[in-house]
Amino acid sequence: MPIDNIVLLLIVLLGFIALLILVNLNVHRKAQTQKQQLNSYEQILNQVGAYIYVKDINCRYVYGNQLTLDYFGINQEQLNGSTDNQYFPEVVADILLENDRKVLALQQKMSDDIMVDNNGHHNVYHEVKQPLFDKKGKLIGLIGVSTDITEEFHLRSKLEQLANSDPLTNLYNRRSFNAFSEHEFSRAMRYFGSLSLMIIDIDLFKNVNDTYGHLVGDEVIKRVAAVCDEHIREADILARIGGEEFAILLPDTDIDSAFKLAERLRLAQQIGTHSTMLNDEALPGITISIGVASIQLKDRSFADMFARADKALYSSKHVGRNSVNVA
Ligand SMILES: Nc1nc2c(ncn2[C@@H]2O[C@H](COP(=O)(O)OP(=O)(O)OP(=O)(O)O)[C@@H](O)[C@H]2O)c(=O)[nH]1
Repeated sequence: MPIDNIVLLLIVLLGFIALLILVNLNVHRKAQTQKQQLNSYEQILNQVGAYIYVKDINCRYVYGNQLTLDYFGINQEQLNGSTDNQYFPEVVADILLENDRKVLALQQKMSDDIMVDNNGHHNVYHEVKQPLFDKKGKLIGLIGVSTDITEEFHLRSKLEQLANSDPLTNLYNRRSFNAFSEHEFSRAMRYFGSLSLMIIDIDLFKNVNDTYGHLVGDEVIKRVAAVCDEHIREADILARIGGEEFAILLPDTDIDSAFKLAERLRLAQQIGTHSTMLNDEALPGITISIGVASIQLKDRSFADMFARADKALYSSKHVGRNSVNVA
């Protein structure tokens, strides 16, 4: 072979080798960049203040960010292939599994608040789960994000309680009484059940305030509430619906039984008790007037029943107070 050809062949060969090295270098660099990117994604996921995890289509863990791993007290390898049964009490694990299955079956995002009692700790978590697909659109599992909402949950419950109760007596307020009443009214109408209502008003309460002052007046209101509370059943709903006005909703109670209870309450309120709030000073005696009504087939809403009880209360006041009337 002429020398020129050999040189040419060598040059081509060297060029080819250089090209190979270049391609290889590029592939390596690309892989490195991808790895670096993945690492930084993982770092980001580890810094998010939420539990982030991925499960396969059999609801087994395949990934958990650092917070998840710390919560379970394991490492990534130990997490792989495990299920919630290993980390949560059975009741909680069952709920989590049910939610996983829903997400996979419906291929839809869902969220839920989960209460977890673990080793004496009561926590509430808000979890959002959504199906995970590969590039071809095939379902491969799910991704979940859980956040600890224990504080918000307690705050929300407290606010709800405040919105629904009367601060002086701790009884239900008018708003929640109405909600309960509408519900019980519909139930009684649907099942032809009995339902009664009494409205209670303290007699000449203005005199109590004017004579003894508002503080004593408040104590009297609290005592009336306590006496009522002592006489009712668990299913009955007692509320303070106005300044010196109370209401009791009596499910499954006919008008005769309601009247008898009202009479017992009227007599009980006459017996003076002592308030610990006022260093055992005797509170002034009071009397109450009561209007009683029961559900009737012609009633269109709870308001009709309430109007009858109110009318009966008016009659009780009209006949000289300290009495019970039915309408
Ligand atoms: N201490 C106190 N008084 C209240 C409260 N809410 C309303 N009242 C008072 O309750 C009194 C109600 O008076 P009235 O509506 O005239 O009725 P009454 O004096 O009870 O007379 P009758 O209902 O006709 O027997 C008013 O003086 C109100 O200021 C409260 O939360 N605390």
